[in-house]
Amino acid sequence: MSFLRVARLTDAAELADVVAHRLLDRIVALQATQEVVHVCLTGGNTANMMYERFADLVPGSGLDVSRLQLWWTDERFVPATDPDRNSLQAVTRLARTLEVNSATTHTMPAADGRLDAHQCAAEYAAELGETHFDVTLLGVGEDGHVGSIFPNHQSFEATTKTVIGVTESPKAPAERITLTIPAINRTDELWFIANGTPKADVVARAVQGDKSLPAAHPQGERATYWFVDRAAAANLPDQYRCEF
Ligand SMILES: O=C1O[C@H](COP(=O)(O)O)[C@@H](O)[C@H](O)[C@H]1O
Repeated sequence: MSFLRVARLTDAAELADVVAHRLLDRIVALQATQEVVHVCLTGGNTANMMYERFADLVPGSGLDVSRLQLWWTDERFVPATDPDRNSLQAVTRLARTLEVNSATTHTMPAADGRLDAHQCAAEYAAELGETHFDVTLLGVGEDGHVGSIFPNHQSFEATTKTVIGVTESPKAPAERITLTIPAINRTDELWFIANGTPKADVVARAVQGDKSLPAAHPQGERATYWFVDRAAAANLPDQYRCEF
C-alpha cells in the first residue's frame, strides 16, 4: 500500500537542505542492505540547489559512490556541453565532492548530430532496461509538467514506452528526451520537490489529484513525498502536512 506525505519547509534553502540530508541518509541506509542503489535525478532550479547541498554533505557520510547508479528523468536535447543540459548542471554540482564516473552515471544522449531525439530516446530505453529506482526525484514546472511531460502536449499521451523523444516542447529548449509516467513510477519512493509562489497553484492541484496535470500522475510504489516550501504550499489545504 503506497502512501502520500507532504513536508512543508520554510523556504528553498531549507528544502534543499532537508532533501539533501534525507537523500544521503536514504542511500547510505539502502547500501547497508543491498549491493546497488538506483537514484533517478531530475532537472531544474530546485533540484540544482539540492545537488549543491548534497555535495556539501557527502564527505564523511559513508556513501559508497561505486555502488550508486544515477539516472535522469529527462534531458534537454542539446549538445553535451550546452549549459542547458540537466545532467551537466547536476554533475557539475555533485562532482565537487563526489567521484562521478561514466560507468555509474547514466546521462541521456546529447544532440551530437548522429541521431534525433526519438532515436536517442530508444537508445536510453535500451540502457534503462528493467531498471527499478529506489528513489526518483521530480521537479514540477509552473504549468504542472514533470520531467519533460507537458500538459496538453503530445508528450502527455498515454504510452507503454519507457522513454520518449519530445519535440515542440512548450518550454525551451524545444527538443527533449523524457522518461514516461510508467517509467517514472518504477520506483520505490517518489520525491517531488517544488518551491516558490509560481508553483502554488499546480502543487495544490496535483496533490489533490487533478489528472489534467502531468504532476498528478507519478506515484512511488511504496511512498510519494512532496517536499514543498511555504510559498509553494500556500494553496494546499491544511490536511496535507506531516512532520519530518
Ligand atoms: O525543464 C525542466 O523543468 C522542470 C522544473 O524546473 P524548475 O526550474 O521549475 O524547478 C524540471 O523538473 C525538468 O527536469 C526540466 O527539464
